[in-house]
Amino acid sequence: MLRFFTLQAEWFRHVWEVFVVDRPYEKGKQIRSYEIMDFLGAGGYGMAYLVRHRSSGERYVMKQLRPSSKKNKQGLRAHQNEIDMLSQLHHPAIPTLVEQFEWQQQEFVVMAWVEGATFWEQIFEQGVRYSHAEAFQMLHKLLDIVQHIHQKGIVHRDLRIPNVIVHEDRLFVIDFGLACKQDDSRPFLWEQTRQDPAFDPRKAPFCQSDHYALAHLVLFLLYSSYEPAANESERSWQEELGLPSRARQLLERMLQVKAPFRSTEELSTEVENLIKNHMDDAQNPSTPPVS
Ligand SMILES: Nc1ncnc2c1ncn2[C@@H]1O[C@H](COP(=O)(O)OP(=O)(O)OP(=O)(O)O)[C@@H](O)[C@H]1O
Repeated sequence: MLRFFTLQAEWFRHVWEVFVVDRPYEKGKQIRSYEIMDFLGAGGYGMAYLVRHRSSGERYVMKQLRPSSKKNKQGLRAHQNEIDMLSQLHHPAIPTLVEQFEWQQQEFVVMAWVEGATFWEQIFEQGVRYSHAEAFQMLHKLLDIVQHIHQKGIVHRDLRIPNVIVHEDRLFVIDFGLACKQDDSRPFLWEQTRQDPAFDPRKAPFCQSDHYALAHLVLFLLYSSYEPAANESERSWQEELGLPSRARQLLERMLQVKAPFRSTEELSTEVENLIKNHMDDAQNPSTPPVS
């Protein structure tokens, strides 16, 4: 009985937070020098808005720590983390940090707005399909950005398809809420899921955490053009995708099924070599991207 009431109370608290406490601001709301143009979405701890600077007219993204997360250590840490990481990263493919401030007891951070659509939106909303060669070209472009992040001693830890924006032929990496410094003792996401008891994460180069996530991102791109045959029985991605063996091995190394890459430079060189010598788009004609 007690459990029933506890569950009910939890449920009411959740509904209260989502619909009342964390209700996003309306369009047109003015917050310091910014006017809200659109609500972009809410993540685990934050709410993101497209805003316009009232005097310059410039557009930015303003993220607000969810009011319900203000007393939650993880929420505050993710919000502050994004600010710390963005302040250390200066790259044309990473949003520039503009400012952080508190307004009416709410925490805000303002950053450059990146025009375009995420890989997630492209694949699941616009029906864009990536051929094998295109998927690895995207990986190569992403590695240019990720190399910069790693050279700063930072690991992103959340390189997923909703966190990469595509604009024309350029890619941008967003969402640094889970990022951490190389020497940070927080465990990496893939280490938490790893099953091998002999594996010692403290001895693994920190970059391998992002390589692992990037392999999953590439698999999403590759599966965007995969058509399952009727009555197909369950097969592994290695069997289903029919990649050239060099490409398959590269992904297996990123996923640490085979000896992992020791550095992002090494991985990037291997991807470059793969694109030049082993990827033939004729094997997998691409559906023209829907723009
Ligand atoms: N700098 C940016 N430029 C353009 N769009 C952005 C920018 N930052 C975030 N967005 C968009 O705002 C929305 C919310 O982003 P946000 O990173 O706060 O949350 P999330 O990715 O949904 O969740 P979480 O932070 O829990 O991973 C997403 O649609 C994202 O694409």
